[in-house]
Amino acid sequence: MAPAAVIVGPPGAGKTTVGQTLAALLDVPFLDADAVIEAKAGKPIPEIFIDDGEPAFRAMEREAVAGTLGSFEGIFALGGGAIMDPGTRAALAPHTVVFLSVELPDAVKRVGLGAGRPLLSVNPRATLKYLMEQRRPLYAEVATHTIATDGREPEAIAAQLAALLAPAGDATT
Ligand SMILES: Nc1ncnc2c1ncn2[C@@H]1O[C@H](COP(=O)(O)OP(=O)(O)O)[C@@H](O)[C@H]1O
Ligand SMILES: O=C(O)C1=C[C@@H](OP(=O)(O)O)[C@@H](O)[C@H](O)C1
Ligand SMILES: [Mg+2]
Repeated sequence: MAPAAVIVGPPGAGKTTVGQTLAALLDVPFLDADAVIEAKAGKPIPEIFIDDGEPAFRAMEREAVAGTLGSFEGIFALGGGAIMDPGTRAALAPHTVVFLSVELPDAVKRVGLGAGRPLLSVNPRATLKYLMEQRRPLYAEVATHTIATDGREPEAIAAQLAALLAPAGDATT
């Protein structure tokens, strides 16, 4: 068993939004690593950061991703920082991994003041710029497909992805 696709990219790339739309188009389940972590911890991501700290969150994230990769068939969206973990990057190697890329101006607009994203709660623009520069090579390293999302609607991105993922010969003429 393996996910139909794993979606990676920085905060604001639209992983959660596009992933949900894509799953609906393909009529498969959708799972978000952040939701898996929240369900296990019994509290929202910001509270995990406050109560337990980022290292504890990253440990939960590593476990949630590893567990889900081996048992879930559907569209699986990761949190933006999941690919920082070398074990997670190695675990992604056999999978179809879509990097939703976004440049800083669109990412900043989409993330706003960082509500619900504890890493961006102070100075979201500068933090996002730093995180994106640091992580971009790692998204590219794990990706089997890269799709630019700037200036595009989530529905159009999901439709492009659905066509990309459809097995050859699936298209009706
Ligand atoms: N292609 C897009 N164009 C405009 N807004 C978008 C797009 N993708 C996502 N958004 C919006 O940006 C915000 C962040 O999207 P989200 O899916 O949570 O991103 P991620 O999971 O990658 O951090 C949401 O408010 C969402 O509605
Ligand atoms: O970039 C990050 O390190 C994080 C991104 C978030 O997910 P999104 O990328 O879906 O916002 C969430 O996992 C957490 O707040 C940490
Ligand atoms: Mg998300």
